[in-house]
Amino acid sequence: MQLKKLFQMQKALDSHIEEKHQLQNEDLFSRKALALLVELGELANETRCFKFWSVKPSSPKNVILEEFVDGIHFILSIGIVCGFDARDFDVNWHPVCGDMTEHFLKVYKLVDLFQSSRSFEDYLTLLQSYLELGSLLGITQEEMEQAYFEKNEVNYQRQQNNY
Ligand SMILES: O=c1ccn([C@H]2C[C@H](O)[C@@H](COP(=O)(O)O)O2)c(=O)[nH]1
Repeated sequence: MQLKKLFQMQKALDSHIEEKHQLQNEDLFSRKALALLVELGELANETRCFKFWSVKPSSPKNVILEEFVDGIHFILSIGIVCGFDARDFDVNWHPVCGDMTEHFLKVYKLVDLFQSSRSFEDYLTLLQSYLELGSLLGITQEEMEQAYFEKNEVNYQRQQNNY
């Protein structure tokens, strides 16, 4: 994972958004943590993994990818708020298999743990588990990065268009 590059891109986007909305002096941690939880819900909804009452399939891969990288945006953004982007680190994650619903619940729990502790260790565990969720959704590391680059660009365009 090209974490350094992704953090740089995220930092530039966040600064752009904060300047535009005059939020340079605001503490955005809680709002970004809630935004991440909301994105997780949107992603789960698109997979439909928990909808035992429905026979409709998951949304197509491009939709899943876009929702997934919205979450990556907020995880990176929260890491920047905490100053973790200045650290030299890598995430040790491997493709996993298992139950998707259980994995979503695990990530929700890790967001909650991290937002209370704000510790680097809990941040790493959250990031690792989120990337593993991506692998469970059939997303490769290259696809994650490519989709992140594309959505990052879209986020600039949205700001330009008074989204
Ligand atoms: O400070 C911010 C605020 C928003 N976003 C991005 C992350 C998601 O890709 C997108 C979420 O937008 P909605 O579609 O949920 O409105 O905005 C950031 O990267 N940084």
